[in-house]
Amino acid sequence: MEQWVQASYTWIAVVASILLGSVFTAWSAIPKRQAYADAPIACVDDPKRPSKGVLQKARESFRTDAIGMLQEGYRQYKGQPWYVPSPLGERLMIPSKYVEELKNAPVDEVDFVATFFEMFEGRYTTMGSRSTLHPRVAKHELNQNMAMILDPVMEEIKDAFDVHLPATDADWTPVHVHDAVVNIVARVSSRMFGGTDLSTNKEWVDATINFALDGFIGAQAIKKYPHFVRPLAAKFIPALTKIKEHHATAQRVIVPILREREKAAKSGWSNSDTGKPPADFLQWMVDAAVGEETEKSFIAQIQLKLSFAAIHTSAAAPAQLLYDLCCLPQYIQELRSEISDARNSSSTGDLDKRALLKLEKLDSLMKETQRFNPLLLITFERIITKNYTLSDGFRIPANTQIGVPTQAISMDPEIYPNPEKFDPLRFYKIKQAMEAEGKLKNNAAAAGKLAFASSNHESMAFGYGRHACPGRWFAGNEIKMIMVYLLENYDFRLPGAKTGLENRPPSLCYETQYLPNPEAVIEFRRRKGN
Ligand code: HEM
Repeated sequence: MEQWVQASYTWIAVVASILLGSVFTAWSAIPKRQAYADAPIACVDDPKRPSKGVLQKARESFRTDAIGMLQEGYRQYKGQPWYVPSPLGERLMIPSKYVEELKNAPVDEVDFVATFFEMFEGRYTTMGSRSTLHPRVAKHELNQNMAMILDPVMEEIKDAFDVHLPATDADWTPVHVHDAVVNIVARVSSRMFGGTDLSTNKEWVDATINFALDGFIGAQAIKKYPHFVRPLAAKFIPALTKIKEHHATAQRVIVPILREREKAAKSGWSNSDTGKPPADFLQWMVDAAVGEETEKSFIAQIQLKLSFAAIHTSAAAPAQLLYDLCCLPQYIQELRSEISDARNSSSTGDLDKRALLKLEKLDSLMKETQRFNPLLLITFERIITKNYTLSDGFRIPANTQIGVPTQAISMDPEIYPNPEKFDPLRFYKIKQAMEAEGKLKNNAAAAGKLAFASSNHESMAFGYGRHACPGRWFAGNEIKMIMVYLLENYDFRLPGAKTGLENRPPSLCYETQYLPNPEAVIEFRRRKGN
């Protein structure tokens, strides 16, 4: 009897939560009341006083057509602040003059982490962190040690390709390219994070991949509930339960490595192969940690969170590049020749940091592919936490979400002539022309601005200011090395050997995220003798 009563209670709880869930799903679709700055709202009937129904429709359209709405708003209101409707309420798009002012504002007034918590429902998914340990280490140690980590990264690329892209030279092998690249990048990034201890540990590598996927799925699921129901609803969302398992894996894998390293450090690293501390992110974090950051369990969870920032972001690029190159195969030989010249210029034939810089055509293609397919349509996203007045008197009310319409800017004909034309050598040609005119003499900044990893007003795919992606130079090198390996060792094509950009697998737009097509198949064949 007691058991029966208990079972009934369980069922009542489940049914009640489903009913509450669906009622509140509709309710939570209504954004909170918002205070507005003096700026027009794009994509509605009246930019100052839109009718309720039209505004609500525009907010919903943002889920699947953010790209069109942001381009329309930018075209109409470029150079001034304007709002784009979104399911969370209207987001304020700001012009470059305000970006310059806001980039140095106090972090508690112009909050970067809050946007992340909001986008990925950090309270439930654990995505995002206010710790500055990993950005600090990425900004300093990762960049300072770049030359040293490229050899192990290249070694890992070779091993990872053998496992995840085992094509033969006899037949074309069809591969779901996005999956393969995510797995390869997860291994390669893990090598930089913690050496072969992490990159060869399948449990860890899988946890880093799935942590991000479950975070994304969990965030979308929990967003359907109003705030007060979320703590209860979270218990019934499988993706959120899995996130706990990924954290447990991180603790299980990383804490023992840190203990071993602590012992080794005490003995002056006398038993290690090199007699020195390992040159990897984990060790740099141990060395840079202060106060509570020194806890091993803290470092383990930060390492997992860093994998979220590093893996799916970087994996998007080779997938998008492969889609473009399959459509425009006439560029493949040109890139192979450039790689061969760069190898010849290096004394060892290896592509070290200096030789990678010589791959200017590849860098140009990477930037052009990113211009058309950036991972995020809006960057420099921040939440203004207090009423904020800019130097020209423009007032932004507290709780406003601001951002820069990065993708729309990248299609501005005044910045990028003929912007709709995909030109793989666009940035290479600009650089060549500037060089010929002597404009690059003693002007490293001008050349740097054209590089894939640069962050400036015209190119903000990596954000801007104090929170601009500190991993972007590593990402640039990693993506280049993966592309070099692919170009040297494989032939690739779309099924049926179709070419032309009209056959390109389309990216998927989900609100501000612009993701490489996850279903597309590319056929690979090992090049003879490789
Ligand atoms: C192509 C690959 C990547 C893209 C497109 C990308 C993009 C971004 C963007 C848009 C931001 C926010 C910047 C802002 O709002 O101003 C960011 C922040 C960040 N990224 Fe990346 N990222 C990539 C790869 C990486 C890698 C490989 C790492 C680590 C090794 C990394 C670590 C970080 C960290 C730690 C932050 C937060 C910075 C802070 O809190 O100040 N990212 N990234």
